[in-house]
Amino acid sequence: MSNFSSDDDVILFKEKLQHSQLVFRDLALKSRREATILKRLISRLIAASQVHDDKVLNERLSQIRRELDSQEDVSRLIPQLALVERMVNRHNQATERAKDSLECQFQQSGETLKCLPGLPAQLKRDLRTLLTSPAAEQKGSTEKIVALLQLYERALKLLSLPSNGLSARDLLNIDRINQLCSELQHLITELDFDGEVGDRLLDIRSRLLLSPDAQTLLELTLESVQLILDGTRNERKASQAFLSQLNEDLSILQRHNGRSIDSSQAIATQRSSLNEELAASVDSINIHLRDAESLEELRPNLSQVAVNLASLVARNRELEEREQQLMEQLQHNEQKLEALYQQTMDYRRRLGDQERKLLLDPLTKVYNRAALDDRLEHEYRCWIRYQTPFCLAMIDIDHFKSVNDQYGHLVGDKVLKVVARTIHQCLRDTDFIARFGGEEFVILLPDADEETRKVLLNNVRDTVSRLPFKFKNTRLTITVSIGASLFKDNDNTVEVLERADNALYNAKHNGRNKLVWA
Ligand SMILES: Nc1nc2c(ncn2[C@@H]2O[C@H](COP(=O)(O)OP(=O)(O)OP(=O)(O)O)[C@@H](O)[C@H]2O)c(=O)[nH]1
Repeated sequence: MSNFSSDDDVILFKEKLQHSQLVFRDLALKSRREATILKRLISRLIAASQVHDDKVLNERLSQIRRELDSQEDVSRLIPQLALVERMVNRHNQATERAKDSLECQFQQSGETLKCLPGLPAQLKRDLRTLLTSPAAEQKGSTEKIVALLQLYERALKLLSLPSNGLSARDLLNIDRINQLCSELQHLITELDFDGEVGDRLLDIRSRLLLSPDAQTLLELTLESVQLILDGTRNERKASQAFLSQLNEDLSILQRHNGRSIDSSQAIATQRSSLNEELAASVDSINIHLRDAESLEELRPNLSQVAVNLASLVARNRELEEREQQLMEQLQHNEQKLEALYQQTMDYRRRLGDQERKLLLDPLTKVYNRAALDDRLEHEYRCWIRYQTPFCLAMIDIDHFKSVNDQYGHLVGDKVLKVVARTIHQCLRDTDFIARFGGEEFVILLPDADEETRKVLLNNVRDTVSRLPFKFKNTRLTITVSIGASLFKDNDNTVEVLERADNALYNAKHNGRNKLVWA
C-alpha cells in the first residue's frame, strides 16, 4: 500500500525529487564539461600528430576531429580511434626505419667530407667529434644533421673562398705538403742505418707524422739527406777500414811467408852442405883407416876429423833451432790466415744481411715496395705463361690516423707490426706480402682458386678484427678494408693495382672492415 497519506510525506518526497534533479543537472553539466575537455584534448592530439606524408592517416584524423565536433557521445568513436591507433603504430615503425637510414646517410656523408683533401686540422677534429664522440650520440638527428651541414658549409667556404688567411690554393698546398710528408716518411722507413744516424732518422719519421708546415718539412728533408749522406759515408768508411785492415794483414802475412820461404831455402842449402861435409868426414875417416899403419899414425888425422864433426854437430843444432823457429812462424801464419778467413766470411755474411735488408721493411719486417716490384713481375710472368688464377689484394688499416692521434705513434707502430705479422700468418707459403705505404699492404696470391682466395681474404679480415689489442686498459678494435682483383685478359700489373685500389676505396666508403672485389 502507498504511504502518500500525509502532506508531510508529499513535501518530503518533493524535496527529495528536487534534490535529485539538481544532482542530475550538476552531473550532466559536469559530464558535458568533461566531454568538451576530452574532445578538445583529442582534437589537439590529432592536430599535433597530423603527419604530412601519410594521406590516409591524415584523412582519418580529420574525420575523427569533425565527428568529435558533431557527436555528443565520444564512446561511439572508439572503433575509429582503435583503427587510427594501429595506423599510428605502423607509421611510427616506418619513422624508426627512416631514422636509421638517415643516421647511416649521416655517417656516410661525414666520412665523405673527411676524405676531402685539404681540410684544415680543426675542421677535421670537429668532424671527428661529431661523428664519433659519445656526446654527439645523444644529440637528436636533426641537430646532428644541422651540425654536419654547417661543417660542409665551412669546408665549402674554405675550399672556394679566401678565408682565415688561407686560400683554396693554400689548402691544396697543405694537402700537397701532407703527401710529401707521407712520401718522405715512407722513404725513411725503407732506410736501415744503425747507431746514431738510425736513431735520428727514426726521430725525423715521428716528427713527419705530426703534419709539419712547409718550412719544417724542408728542414726535415735537408736533415734526412744529411743523415743519409753521413750514414752512407760511415758505412763506406767501415767497409774501407775493413778492407784496408785486410789488405795490411795480408801483406804482413805475405812478407812473413816470403821470409819463411827464404829461411827454409837457406836451411835446406845449409843442411845439404852439412850433409856433404858429413859425408866428406866419413870418407876421410875411411881413407885414414884404410891407409894408416898404426894407431899412432891414425890419431892426429882422427882428432882433426873429430874437430870437424864437433863443428858439424854445433851447426846442425843451430840449424834445428832455426827449423823450429820456422815451424813456429809457419804455424802463426796459418792461424793468422784462418782468422782472416773468418773475418772475410763474417763480412760476407754482413753484406748478405744488408742485401736482404734492402728488400725488407725495417718496421714490420715484411717485404718492402722494391721487393714487391720484383715479385709482382715474376708472378705476372708466371701467370702469362701458365694462366692459373692470380689474385692481388690491397689491405688498408681502418681509421689508423685516429689510432695515432689517440694513443701516439709508438702504439701506431706496434699496431702496424702486429697487423703485418697477422696477415703474414694467414697466407700460404707461396703467397707474398709487402708493405705498400704507410698503413697499406699488398698481397699476391698466385694459383688461388675462387674458394681459396675468398676464404683466405675473409680470414685475414676476420682475424685482424679479432686481435686483442689493449691500450691503457681500453680494448681497441682494429679492422682492415680489402680491395681485391684477379688478373685477366690483357691486364698488366699497373691496371690490376689500380683496380684493387678502386675496390679498396669502395670498401672504405661502404663502411670499412669489408672485402670488395673489382
Ligand atoms: N704510427 C705510424 N703511423 C703512420 C706510419 N705511416 C703512416 N702513418 C699514419 O697513418 C695515417 C693514415 O691516415 P689516413 O690516410 O688519413 O687514413 P686512416 O685514418 O687510416 O683512415 P681510412 O684509411 O680512411 O680508414 C696518417 O696519420 C699517417 O701519419 C707509420 O709508419 N707509423
